[in-house]
Amino acid sequence: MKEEQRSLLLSSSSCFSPPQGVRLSYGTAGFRADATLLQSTVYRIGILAALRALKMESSVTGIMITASHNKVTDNGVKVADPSGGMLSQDWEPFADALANAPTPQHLLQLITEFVKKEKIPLEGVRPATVLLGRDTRPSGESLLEAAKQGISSILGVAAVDMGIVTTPQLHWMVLARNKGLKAHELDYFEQLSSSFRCLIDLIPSEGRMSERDLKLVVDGANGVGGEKLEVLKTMLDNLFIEVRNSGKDEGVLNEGVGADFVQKEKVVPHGFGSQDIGLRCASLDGDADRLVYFCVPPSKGCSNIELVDGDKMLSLFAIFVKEQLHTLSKEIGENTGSNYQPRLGVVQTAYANGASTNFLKKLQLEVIFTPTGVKYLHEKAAEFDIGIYFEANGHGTILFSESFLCWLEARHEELSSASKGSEQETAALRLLAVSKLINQAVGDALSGLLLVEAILQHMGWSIHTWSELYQDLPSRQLKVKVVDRTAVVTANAERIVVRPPGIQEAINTETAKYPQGRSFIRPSGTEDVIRVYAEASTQEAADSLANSVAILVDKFLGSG
Ligand SMILES: CC(=O)N[C@H]1[C@@H](OP(=O)(O)O)O[C@H](CO)[C@@H](O)[C@@H]1O
Ligand SMILES: [Mg+2]
Repeated sequence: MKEEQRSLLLSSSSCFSPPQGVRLSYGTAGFRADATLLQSTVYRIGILAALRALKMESSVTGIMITASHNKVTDNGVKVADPSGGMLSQDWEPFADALANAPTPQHLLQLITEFVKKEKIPLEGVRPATVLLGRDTRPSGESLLEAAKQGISSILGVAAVDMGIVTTPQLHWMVLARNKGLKAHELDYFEQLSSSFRCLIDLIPSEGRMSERDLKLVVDGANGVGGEKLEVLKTMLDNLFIEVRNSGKDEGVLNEGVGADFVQKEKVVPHGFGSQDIGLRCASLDGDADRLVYFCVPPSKGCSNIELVDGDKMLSLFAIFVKEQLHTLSKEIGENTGSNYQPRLGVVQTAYANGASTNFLKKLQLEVIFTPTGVKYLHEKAAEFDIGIYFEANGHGTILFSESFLCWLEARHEELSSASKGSEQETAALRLLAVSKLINQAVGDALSGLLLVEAILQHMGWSIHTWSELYQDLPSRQLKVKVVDRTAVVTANAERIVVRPPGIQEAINTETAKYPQGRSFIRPSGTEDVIRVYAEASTQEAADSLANSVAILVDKFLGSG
């Protein structure tokens, strides 16, 4: 490393001391903490994102400053890889080491060794760019400045501020830039609205819905997603969106609102109630990468909801995609079509409701399980021609492989010259539109919402018809604070515990007492707790199983 680069790093890092007595970890979805602790971490992640951009041939990476559904005083930082996905997992230990380096000298040494090991071309050999985005948190502005300082302390790397954006917009922009495509916010909105229009135009005319059914009320979590949806909705025909909790009024980010609140508490978010009985409603999280739907049923008292979660979105998408693939494979007259059988797979975690897994298996879909965290689900989904993944909490997307899209484009060309307007050609067009509508970089509440809306209109389904695809098993989630959560080691996509010894057997004994019982525990990657999940045939049984397992956690691990 040249002297100029060394002294630049030493001088800039001396302005950012790490917080005393705190150990930071990259975790399930980047660093998250009280915003006041993060200046030095974000500065250092600026360095990391710059190095990552230099290392890769597609030389644009991204940094998103957000703490998603956490409280407004928290903040966080995550890196978008050149693929638009999450930071490659083999760089996470470097991120941890950087964040915790005690002095500028330690930091410089770490960087020098890493650059050598990874053979990163420094000194402006290759141009590189880091795109920066932040959510609406007040602490975002100064943290963004810290990230810029980190990026500009690596010679030859430029920082480009994309302003206040959703997490998925930032990831989308990174991917688009690396593909040489237009990557501004307006391009994102245009791609979403035009592919939505395309799907609507392809709906058979008998399936059209009434005006009332085209209304959707969205809870924006008082965050960035609400703001963006206000813009996007003006570009849409055939869908009437009312945004509440858009962040313009009094409400506080994520406080009694948002997808995480709605999914965990199963009650209406602030601003919703009896006036919404019978309407289709949806909720975004604080950085708009999660989405859940719900409706307010007439009978149960107006704070209760009927929740339509990530598992049901996965099921809806799977049904639609499968139907299009089926149509596409049908023979046309003399034309025997193509022998190519694309592989469609779905990816879930242990939190997926057992009823959803059964439903998907009945559809004869290949269902794969991974540990919690979209980085794991995304990786698995990318192994299919079409891979659909969702966490139960509403984070997911559909990935189309490059080779499948090439085949589909070619097949569409063929069909449009041989049998234009045939159901096969229409199915190919629909799949192409879905691949443009649904974010190929990460789970995206806004693009997911438009796909749900397009499919419901296509099927002519109400939210109830959708919700009744299967009946969720009652479930309960609890958190237990323990002395050391790393003492819990899991296996088999977190569905069993291998350490401490004996606890899995004890969980099995409890679970066996309940019809359709299932329970597991795992250490959270974003909070200092052990999470307990239980499901069973009734709510009382699920609650009781979760409580018994929480007591076991306490017994085996000691309360913290
Ligand atoms: C049960 C649950 O909802 N876990 C969430 C939560 O992770 P934990 O590792 O469980 O804290 O935050 C992650 C990041 O947003 C998200 O991917 C995940 O699904
Ligand atoms: Mg989020």
